[in-house]
Amino acid sequence: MKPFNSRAGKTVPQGTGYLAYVTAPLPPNPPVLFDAEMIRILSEADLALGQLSGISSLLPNPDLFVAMYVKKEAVLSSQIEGIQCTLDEVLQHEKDAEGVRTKAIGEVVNYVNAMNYGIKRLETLPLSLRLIREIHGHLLHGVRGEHKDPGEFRRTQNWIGPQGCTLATATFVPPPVPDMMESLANLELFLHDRTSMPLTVQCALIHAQFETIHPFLDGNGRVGRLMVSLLLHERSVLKQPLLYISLFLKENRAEYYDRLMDVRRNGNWEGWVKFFLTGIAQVSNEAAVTAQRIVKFREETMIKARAFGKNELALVDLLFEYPIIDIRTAERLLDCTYVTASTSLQNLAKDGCVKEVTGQKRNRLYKFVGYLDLFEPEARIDRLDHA
Ligand SMILES: Nc1ncnc2c1ncn2[C@@H]1O[C@H](COP(=O)(O)OP(=O)(O)OP(=O)(O)O)[C@@H](O)[C@H]1O
Repeated sequence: MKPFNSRAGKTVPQGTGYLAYVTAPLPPNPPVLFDAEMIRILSEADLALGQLSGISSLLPNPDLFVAMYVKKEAVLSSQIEGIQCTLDEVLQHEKDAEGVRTKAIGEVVNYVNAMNYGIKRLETLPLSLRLIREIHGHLLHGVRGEHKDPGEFRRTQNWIGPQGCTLATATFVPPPVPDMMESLANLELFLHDRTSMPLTVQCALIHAQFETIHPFLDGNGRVGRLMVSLLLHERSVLKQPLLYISLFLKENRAEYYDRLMDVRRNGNWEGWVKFFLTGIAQVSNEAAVTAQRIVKFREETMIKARAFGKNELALVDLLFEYPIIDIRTAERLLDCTYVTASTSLQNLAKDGCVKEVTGQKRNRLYKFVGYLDLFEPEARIDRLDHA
């Protein structure tokens, strides 16, 4: 048995010749050190989260913003794991319920469903092991990993590392099942702790510990990221799941993994917490900027649409809900004739509000380009530079 350091866990040799990791309980002992740098990053993260929370009340449709962000986060989460799927594909899938649902899109849709399920469930159940298992069940339902015990903690040893590696050559071997159950019980107690530390720091510790325990056979990353949003929601810091941590973790994947390993090997919680809080500050700031732009974009688009008439104005409202739309759907939702729906969409297209994307005469499809662009990180950075 080799303790790395008093607040790190230890590796324990297993009968079949490999070393598995056993976690140290949360909160860390000695406690997380709040030096000057930590205090600065913590206050930046808290300030950014507060601004994001405040601005959500100004959004024309916070629910939609949330939906778009959850989708975007889901797409990125899937991309972390190497599944490519764009936001357009997800929206396209939603538009056409009969459409072919590829596996990648299925995973994204499941992620959105799991998030919505979790938020609803928090009305009656605290964030707990039971809720985590339920969310996992939704996440893996009918997609890749569906045979890997959705909704159930693992009953066998797992390991993390490059594809094809074995228990002996793995980068990291999470706790054996009995130790895993003990670590989970401690994690659950810590989830309910409302007094020992700032919530954002608690989120950082919980995410890292959850990834280290790795209690599921698949989907641990996605569940671990969802837990952050759900905890912020449960504690009323951010009522809508507007936080968008996946982008940061994706862009800094090597450092993300290194920091987790540094906690496991050396008990360096401070390095991890600072990294995580930097991410919270960055993604909250970006989301707040996006929210401001949506408010402004909506005002500008309404002015353009009003110049055409009341149908176009109603259509713009609809487009915030259905950013990819065909004429039949517009006809049905606006409760007007096919010709009126078609003319209104063409008018908006003339003004550049929407863009026809098929290039066909029939089954035309219009995209609310200006709005969708606001969710693209590249476009956002570009506009920030020129703002
Ligand atoms: N080399 C590594 N070092 C440290 N942590 C790792 C490493 N590889 C994976 N992890 C952790 O395990 C998670 C992935 O676990 P798993 O494959 O069960 O989850 P997932 O949701 O299917 O994947 P992903 O997080 O990639 O979307 C990562 O998000 C990360 O937290």
